[in-house]
Amino acid sequence: MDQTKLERLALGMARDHVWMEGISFPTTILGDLKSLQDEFVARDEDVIVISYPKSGTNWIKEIINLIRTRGDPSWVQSVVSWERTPWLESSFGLELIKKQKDARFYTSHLPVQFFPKTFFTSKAKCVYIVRNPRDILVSGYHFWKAVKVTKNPDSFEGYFEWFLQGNVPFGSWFDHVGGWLQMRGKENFLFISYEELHQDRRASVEKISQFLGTKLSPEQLDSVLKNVTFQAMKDNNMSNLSLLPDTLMDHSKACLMRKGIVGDWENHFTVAQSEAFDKVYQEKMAGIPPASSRGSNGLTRLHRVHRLDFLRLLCSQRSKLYMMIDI
Ligand SMILES: Nc1ncnc2c1ncn2[C@@H]1O[C@H](COP(=O)(O)OS(=O)(=O)O)[C@@H](OP(=O)(O)O)[C@H]1O
Repeated sequence: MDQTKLERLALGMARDHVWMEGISFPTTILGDLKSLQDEFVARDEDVIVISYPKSGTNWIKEIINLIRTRGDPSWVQSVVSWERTPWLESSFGLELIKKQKDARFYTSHLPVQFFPKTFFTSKAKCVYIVRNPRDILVSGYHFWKAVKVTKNPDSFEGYFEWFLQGNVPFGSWFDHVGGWLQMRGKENFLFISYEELHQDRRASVEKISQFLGTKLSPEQLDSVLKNVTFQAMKDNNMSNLSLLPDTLMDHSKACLMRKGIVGDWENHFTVAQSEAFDKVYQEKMAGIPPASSRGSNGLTRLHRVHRLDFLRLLCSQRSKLYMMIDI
């Protein structure tokens, strides 16, 4: 990447975050999200990965890139991830999206209320990845410490409180997920969890390729799977963010490909934190209606096929309590 691009990526470094409508954003966010909402034209053939930060966004992006190249790894090994799948909410990314010709592929962490209006009337395909918010909290704590375009947490205890208050980049996890879950049942939306991806990578990749309408041969599927393991992505400088300029990220403090496991929160939360988290989780998630309340017409064929796919978001090992949200 040339120097000018790097400098543009690092724009906004003087401040540590930006507030818009009560939500904290990194300073790389577009100054004018209102214009994005009103003017960006989503196309039916667009594919977009949407997520709350630290949910496994880069994993899904890598999978989709490889599905699109039918398992040929040369694309993901030669072009950096933020150019292959640009960010909708940065001026740098938006320029790249506008230059993409057919079958555009981009990504976003934006909460639903900031999204371009045309997106909701288009047939653009959206994959939304969710993850146990406890693991997101831990992942975010380690990541945001090193990122130079957001406020940095001083301590885990402090960050824990910020997270529960929604005082973290891109706002409250509960609001983000609650907002996007309203799209459940739409044929052009696929909800997938980090945990199910972890548990059965092959089935998850098949599910995503079926959703995108791409039939992979067994050899192509094997190649996708081989190139999206934690280790393969960690070793790929085009995917692991190690090429982000030092002005954006302190590479000595953290990296994107940190542990890649399910349940690391148990190594970080105290019993009191775990209980406090469960309480807030139950209060906030109680407001989200179950998918079935939308009536039978709301269930698409895809959703019926995957009726047994649930978000196992609350997995308290101590109480053995599993709270599920039907997606
Ligand atoms: N291939 C693969 N396998 C398993 N886990 C993976 C993989 N790719 C990314 N990850 C993990 O995803 C976490 C980063 O999430 P995001 O990609 O959403 O981060 S970001 O918000 O876009 O910066 C981060 O989680 P933690 O390790 O818990 O920090 C990554 O390790």
